[in-house]
Amino acid sequence: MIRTEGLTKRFGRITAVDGVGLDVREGDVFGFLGANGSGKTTTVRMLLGLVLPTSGTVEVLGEPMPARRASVLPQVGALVEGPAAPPHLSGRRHLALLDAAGPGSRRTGRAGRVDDALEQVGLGGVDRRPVRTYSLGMRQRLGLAAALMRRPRLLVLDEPTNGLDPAGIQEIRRLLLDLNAAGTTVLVSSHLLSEIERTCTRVGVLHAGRLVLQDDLASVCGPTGLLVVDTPDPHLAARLLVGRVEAVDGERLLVRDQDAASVNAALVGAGVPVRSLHAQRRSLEDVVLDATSRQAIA
Ligand SMILES: Nc1ncnc2c1ncn2[C@@H]1O[C@H](COP(=O)(O)OP(=O)(O)OP(=O)(O)O)[C@@H](O)[C@H]1O
Repeated sequence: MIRTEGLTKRFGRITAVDGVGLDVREGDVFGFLGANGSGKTTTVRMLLGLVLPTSGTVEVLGEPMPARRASVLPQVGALVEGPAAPPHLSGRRHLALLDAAGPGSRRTGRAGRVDDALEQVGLGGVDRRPVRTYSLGMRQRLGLAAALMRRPRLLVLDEPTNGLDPAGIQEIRRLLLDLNAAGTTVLVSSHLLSEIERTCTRVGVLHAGRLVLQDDLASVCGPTGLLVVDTPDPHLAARLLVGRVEAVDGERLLVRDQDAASVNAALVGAGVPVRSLHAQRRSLEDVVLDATSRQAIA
């Protein structure tokens, strides 16, 4: 759905994006991670043809960008920092005007499209108020509603949870997962690791303009080969598992073994109560820290 090769953007002496090779596949919820200033927004703007690359190529929905902007953009819903909705208009009016201005615009069904989009982002009840009375979170949702108006095949969202409270973040997360389940591919940029970890199927990590990691979340956050055992009798457990215990932290043991069933049977058989036992997985935070301290990949 999105492919870039050697994508580079320089602003004078600053290299904001440096040789990036993104590969977002159909059906992905692709998390585009990076610290502030790492180049996420500049990359997203190049994907949408809003900024011209210094070098490299961009393909969106199989078409070269920005050359095929006119046919590609109507199939893409985008939320990037940029001109906000006019403050004196209501959210509903703003969306209706956007719908009317879009390519191939039809009056038929417009009110329904606007209603659906407002409802989807949880703005159904407040849409007649002028945008100047909206909170930052409501403006963010309105931007998202605008991105959803054309029922896009691909959603490109730059920091969509900025300014949202925890309940708002959860709503957006559910909405993205629902849209994805219904067939929409999503690229979402964020500096929030926990958000990406909960929502995404694949991740790309930018560090100082370079893509230092791009992989399936399930494979990068795979098992470490250790089991985490929670027991009220860690000392007896440690004696029984001698030679395999990596660490004891209070009532939790880290055990070098991959066979949870046999470890459980050994402990319970010797009279050690086991509260829980699971395979330890790498956290996305560990993965990102690791990747940013290594060489860039593409
Ligand atoms: N128009 C511009 N002119 C000059 N420098 C720019 C311009 N746009 C971005 N930059 C620089 O490029 C680098 C990457 O910025 P970018 O906004 O793409 O990062 P980001 O990862 O989206 O950060 P944030 O999360 O803070 O938006 C930064 O050093 C920024 O100062």
